[in-house]
Amino acid sequence: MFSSATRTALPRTATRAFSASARAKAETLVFLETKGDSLVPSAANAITAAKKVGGKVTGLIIGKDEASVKPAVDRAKKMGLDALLVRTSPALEHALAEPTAPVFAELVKKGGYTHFAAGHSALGKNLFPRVAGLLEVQQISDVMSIQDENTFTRPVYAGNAISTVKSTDSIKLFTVRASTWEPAQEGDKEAEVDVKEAENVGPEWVSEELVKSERPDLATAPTVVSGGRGVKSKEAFDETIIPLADALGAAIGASRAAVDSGYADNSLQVGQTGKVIAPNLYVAVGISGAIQHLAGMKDSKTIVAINKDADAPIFQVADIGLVADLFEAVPELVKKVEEAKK
Ligand SMILES: Cc1cc2nc3c(=O)[nH]c(=O)nc-3n(C[C@H](O)[C@H](O)[C@H](O)COP(=O)(O)OP(=O)(O)OC[C@H]3O[C@@H](n4cnc5c(N)ncnc54)[C@H](O)[C@@H]3O)c2cc1C
Repeated sequence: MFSSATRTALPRTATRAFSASARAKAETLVFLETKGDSLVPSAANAITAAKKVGGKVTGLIIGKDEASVKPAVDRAKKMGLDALLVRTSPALEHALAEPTAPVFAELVKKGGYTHFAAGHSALGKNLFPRVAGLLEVQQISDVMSIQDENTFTRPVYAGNAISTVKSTDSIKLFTVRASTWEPAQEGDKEAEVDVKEAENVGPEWVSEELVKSERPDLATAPTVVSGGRGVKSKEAFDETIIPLADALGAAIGASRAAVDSGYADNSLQVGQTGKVIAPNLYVAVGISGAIQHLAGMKDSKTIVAINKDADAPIFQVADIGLVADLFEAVPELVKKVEEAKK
């Protein structure tokens, strides 16, 4: 259960230190997501948020067996954690929510943790509500700052207001918005690692079909090029957005209209119902700048917009705006970027 108050202004990353007594009580378990055998970049941001709670912080990595997550464990144990749990089972290989949620709920209960954190990724969003259900607590999503061990801030109304949430649950279960937390760095101190076979594993994994990409991860890439409905077709998306992303070494994003029209995969959607990102450079091509899209990218450091309509709302948030036909401007831009690299 929690009570909440809504306000509009908030520092993006909380810096206040909590009292020593608060620090002594809390024990936070933080789920560290992996991809293949490595930590996903946002795991480092989740560690920083977990440390902000105060008290002891224990990392949690899951995998098929110890060998399959060794690089992730070797890295995580140097990231300032007090301890690191590794739980293995063939059924946990893909972190499918159904087998994983009961394992997590049991670990949290048996370990006596007061807080359980994870990144607000597709996996965190799928997994944590189920763990919250099993623990009969209310999840706090997309946490941007932590004021004390019970009080969290999170965006509401598509990021137009910030809600301050005070939880009275015995276990605080929360996911964190990666872009508002600095990533934890590796140091000399190594956390003690406790490797065991997972208990209480639910249904088994059968198979998956994944979109394969060598591109930077959209959620954490420093540069993102996004295409909208103005691109007009999948072929045109592939011929304009992809070359520009290639030239800039960028991740690819898309508006919901572009995703719904089949120009891009839905894993690339940026916005209120897609990914919320804050890259150093966001290039919006043929995107009008609807409020739901802005909710996903307005915190980007530099926003460049290319749109043929000078009144498009995207220009209200853009640092650099180009009123032009994208089919002329983008190929020219690609050429100039390639030339500049020579
Ligand atoms: C509950 C809800 C959730 C939503 N969640 C999201 C979300 O997560 N993400 C999201 O993006 N949207 C979301 N939407 C949809 C959102 O409201 C808009 O419909 C959508 O963002 C519009 O996408 P767009 O800008 O690509 O398309 P449009 O609004 O159609 O804009 C296309 C733009 O392309 C420009 N253009 C056309 N041709 C050219 C050309 N040749 N050269 C240059 N420019 C050109 C036009 O001037 C126009 O500005 C949501 C809506 C709802 C109701």
